[in-house]
Amino acid sequence: MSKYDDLFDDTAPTESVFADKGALDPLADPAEIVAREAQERELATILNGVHEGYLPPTVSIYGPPGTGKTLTARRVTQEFAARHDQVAVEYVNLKECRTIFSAANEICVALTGEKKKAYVGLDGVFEAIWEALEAYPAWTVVILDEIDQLQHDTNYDPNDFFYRLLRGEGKLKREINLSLWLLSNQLMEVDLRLDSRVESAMSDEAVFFPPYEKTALQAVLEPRLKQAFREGALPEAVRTYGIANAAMRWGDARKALTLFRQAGETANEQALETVTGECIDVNLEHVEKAMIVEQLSRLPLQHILVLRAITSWIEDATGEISQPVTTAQIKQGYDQFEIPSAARIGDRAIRDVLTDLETMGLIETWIESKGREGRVKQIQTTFDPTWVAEANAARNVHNTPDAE
Ligand SMILES: Nc1ncnc2c1ncn2[C@@H]1O[C@H](COP(=O)(O)OP(=O)(O)OP(=O)(O)O)[C@@H](O)[C@H]1O
Repeated sequence: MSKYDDLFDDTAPTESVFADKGALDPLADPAEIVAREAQERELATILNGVHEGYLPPTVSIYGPPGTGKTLTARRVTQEFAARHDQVAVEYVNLKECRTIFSAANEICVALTGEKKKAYVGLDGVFEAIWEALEAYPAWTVVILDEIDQLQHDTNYDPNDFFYRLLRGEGKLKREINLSLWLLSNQLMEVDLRLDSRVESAMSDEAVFFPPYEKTALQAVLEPRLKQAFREGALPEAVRTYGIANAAMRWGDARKALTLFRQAGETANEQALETVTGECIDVNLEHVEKAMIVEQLSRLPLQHILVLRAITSWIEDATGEISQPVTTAQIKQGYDQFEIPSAARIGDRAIRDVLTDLETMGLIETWIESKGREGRVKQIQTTFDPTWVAEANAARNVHNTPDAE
């Protein structure tokens, strides 16, 4: 027997609690969308505008992560397009786009299947977009997922990008009807800092996806849990306990699915016949950590540098990271990094990054009265500060330069 026979025997599932673990994959599309009737209705009403010759130029779709925005927007538009020849839909994820050029290029890829080279410039990319759209039906919905990524372009000027998409010459000349559905995973409608000439070309149509409360999360998860676990392997009390916790902490279907997958894996590792409340407990923290580290590792460089500056103060007595910190301490921490001076950002940009991080829910801030020093802003991470270093390490391994 080779060592691999032993290895594979050792790691083969014997008494697994799972029947079909794949059912817990958050990337797998569920057969049915549940608990989002109100949002499905709002989106369907918007789409039905084509019968009256109108689709809003923009629709803002927002809400925290894992609340079904992508799934619902895609499914409803696809189902509508399948029933109406005059409507087409394309989906574009801007997750990896660090510049306006690469965002336009992603749209180009969705429409033409080809990426444009950098030398053609934004003009060349838009020309290709209009040319492609000419062959599309009368109405095209383009879903732009993770639109908030555009804010992270250091030379941020999305005005030109949106102006072209909404009012672009090529578009007007060819009489192309485009409806941009802008998806962002923030609690508030994303502020793209657009100027008034672009703002006026956008519509104020907005659909909000709130975090799932317990009953909604239960409706989303139950069919998946039933399929995923062997009969009796996930007792009802444990299932309810896990769902209640996931709803209270996150309201996020993706995290909840991951929680149950990991809880099942813990049960298998411990050779348990059923998933227990303890399996849920140990994984609540794991899931939280994995998700935050993943989110941090995808942040732009300056955001991670500012987070490193926030967490660079160490308590003498314990050797632990000392929080909260002040803006002055963050600046001091930031100044100690060995980065080329051209890549450094100033006080004002650091403050902007702090506002961004607060909007993303990664830090919290408050004002404290400090006697003679007056009122001083206090800042701390909303998660275990040691995760920043881990995310930074992961970032250095995974980060590849933006392909343009
Ligand atoms: N209402 C729902 N019905 C069935 N499954 C759902 C529902 N909501 C979420 N899910 C499951 O959770 C996964 C994550 O949802 P989705 O990607 O739509 O969230 P999102 O709000 O777009 O998140 P993000 O903002 O992070 O992109 C889906 O692929 C699906 O498996």
